[in-house]
Amino acid sequence: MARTYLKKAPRTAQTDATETQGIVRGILTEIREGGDAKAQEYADKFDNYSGPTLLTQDDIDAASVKVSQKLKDDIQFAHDNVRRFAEAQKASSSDFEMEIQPGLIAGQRIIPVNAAGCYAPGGRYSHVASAMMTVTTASVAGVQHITACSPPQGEEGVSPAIIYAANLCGAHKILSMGGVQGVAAMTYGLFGLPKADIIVGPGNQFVAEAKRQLFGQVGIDMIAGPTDSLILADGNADAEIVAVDLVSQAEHGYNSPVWLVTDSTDLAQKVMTRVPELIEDLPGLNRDNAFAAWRDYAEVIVCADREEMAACSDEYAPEHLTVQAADLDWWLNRLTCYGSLFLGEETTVSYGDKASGTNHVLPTSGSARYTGGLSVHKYMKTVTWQRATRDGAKRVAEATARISRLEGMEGHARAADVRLHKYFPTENFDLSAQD
Ligand SMILES: NC(=O)C1=CN([C@@H]2O[C@H](COP(=O)(O)OP(=O)(O)OC[C@H]3O[C@@H](n4cnc5c(N)ncnc54)[C@H](O)[C@@H]3O)[C@@H](O)[C@H]2O)C=CC1
Ligand SMILES: O=C(O)[C@@H](O)CS(=O)(=O)O
Ligand SMILES: [Zn+2]
Repeated sequence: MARTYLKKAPRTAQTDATETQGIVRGILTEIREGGDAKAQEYADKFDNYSGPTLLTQDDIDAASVKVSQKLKDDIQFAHDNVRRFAEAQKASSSDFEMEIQPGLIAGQRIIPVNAAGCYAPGGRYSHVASAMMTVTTASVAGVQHITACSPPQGEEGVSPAIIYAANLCGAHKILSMGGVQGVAAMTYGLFGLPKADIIVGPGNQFVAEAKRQLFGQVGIDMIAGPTDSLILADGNADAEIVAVDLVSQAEHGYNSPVWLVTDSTDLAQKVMTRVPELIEDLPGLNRDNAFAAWRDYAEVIVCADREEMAACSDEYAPEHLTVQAADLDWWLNRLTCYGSLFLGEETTVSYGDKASGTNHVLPTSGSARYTGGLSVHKYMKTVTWQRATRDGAKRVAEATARISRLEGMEGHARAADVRLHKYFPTENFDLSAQD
């Protein structure tokens, strides 16, 4: 059976991409030339902020006072979970050395980058959890210079809870600046910051595009733009919970796609009836975001069976993937493209977003085809080293000389020749590529 679209989206993540690219290119060029003053000008233009860019200890202390103890406890709880998961990830890969051939020793070292720039979004909501997700993983990775950066909320500056969380999780500097100008400031080393080796963190289409354009000059974790979510549900799923979960992620923004993939037309219709009612019941900004996201980006797809559902999901490669269907182990083994997977009704994307410990900075717009989400590994370089005894490298030198000559790379060949002649002056070697 062909897939049936009960609801097809008129817009996708690619809509307006060209316009966004042009806007971001222009801002980056101006800031590269105009430095601190130009970045500050954009902060003023987009976020109505002309206050101090780098927070002092007094600013951090003042923010801490504004955060309730109840919220501090929850931030600590979530931070502990994210940290413990990140520590286990770090332990899952390690340095090693081995004797590849007798006398030829090679090894791997895993070295953290020196400076990371961690973006926590703040345009529509105060993304406290993003500060935790990015700064905690950088800290566990062992990054020496961690800058947290978030947009100011007008002249009030960065949300106190974001400042509190970034500081708790290990940020060394906190930059009150958002969007392209925030990413540029960390990349170019403006305001006295160390130039970032990697920029991580989620953001809207402008932030994601700035990271994409700067990649190469600076490392990036991935494209983590507007949130997207897909739910795989069979006929036994609870339509109310499916609908609530779809709406929970559509509230991110007007351009946050949510997709339902099911083998039950009955479930699909119940969910499609319920979602608009749930959206209507949200508070103002959330309602406007979810309303537009559902109207313009959402899709409801009916498939023949679970195999077709899984294939459909892998094509979409969603950032968040939820399964509310029988036989969760089958889905776990079958699905291959997602940022983070939520198995069963008992868990939900919101848990991962805020507090369960897996990272919420995840690949969007199909980039889960080739990458996972933020982890300590994104900050860590897997590098190699080698050393050899003279005898241990003898065979390697001969092979190197001949392969190099076959390739036409005489200079490479001579680096091997010179060693063979120095270390084994009495021996004759056939170092030509021909028989
Ligand atoms: N993929 C992931 O892991 C996650 C993604 N997100 C996404 O992050 C995003 C957050 O977006 P926002 O609330 O907007 O906060 P944001 O911090 O990403 O963006 C705010 C900034 O956008 C810039 N901006 C606004 N309008 C602009 C324009 N016309 N031209 C150039 N720059 C402009 C301003 O400089 C402002 O500081 C959402 O799309 C959400 O879905 C959030 C959390 C996780
Ligand atoms: O894209 C995401 O991971 C977001 O859903 C995370 S949060 O809800 O903004 O914390
Ligand atoms: Zn979310």
